[in-house]
Amino acid sequence: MTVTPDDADLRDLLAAARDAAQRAYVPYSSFRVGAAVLTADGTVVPGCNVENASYGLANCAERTALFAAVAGGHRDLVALAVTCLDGDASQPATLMPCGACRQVMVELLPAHAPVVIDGVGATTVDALLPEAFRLS
Ligand SMILES: O=c1ccn([C@H]2C[C@H](O)[C@@H](CO)O2)c(=O)[nH]1
Ligand SMILES: [Zn+2]
Repeated sequence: MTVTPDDADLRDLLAAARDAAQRAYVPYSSFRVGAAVLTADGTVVPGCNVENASYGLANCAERTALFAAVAGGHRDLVALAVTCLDGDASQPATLMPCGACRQVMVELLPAHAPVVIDGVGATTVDALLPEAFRLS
């Protein structure tokens, strides 16, 4: 595994995101989302959305994965994959990461890091949130 992931790495990453989506805790929305982060040493860190009876406390799959990667000691993150199992392929907006997750991607991934969005394709952090707010 290198710092620049190839297509096979990204396919594996998407498979990990799909697997993680099966573990989504979504008693309120029934909208299952999975994500997976690839680190520079080849580690794959999964995440799923986790909801709460206090609805606003739901944590998206992307942020679960990104925060878990940091919590696991990984700072060199190179790619992210996400899948919305219950999204509607005919409405791509239902497959896209939310704004909060995009802001966290800007903080923790390089600007040109690949973001693979299931049913949509590959894009980059910079394309998802151009002209983002930063403090450095
Ligand atoms: O980028 C997103 C957008 C939404 N969700 C989750 C939050 C909530 O649990 C459910 C419906 O919004 O989908 C994610 O995991 N990622
Ligand atoms: Zn989100």
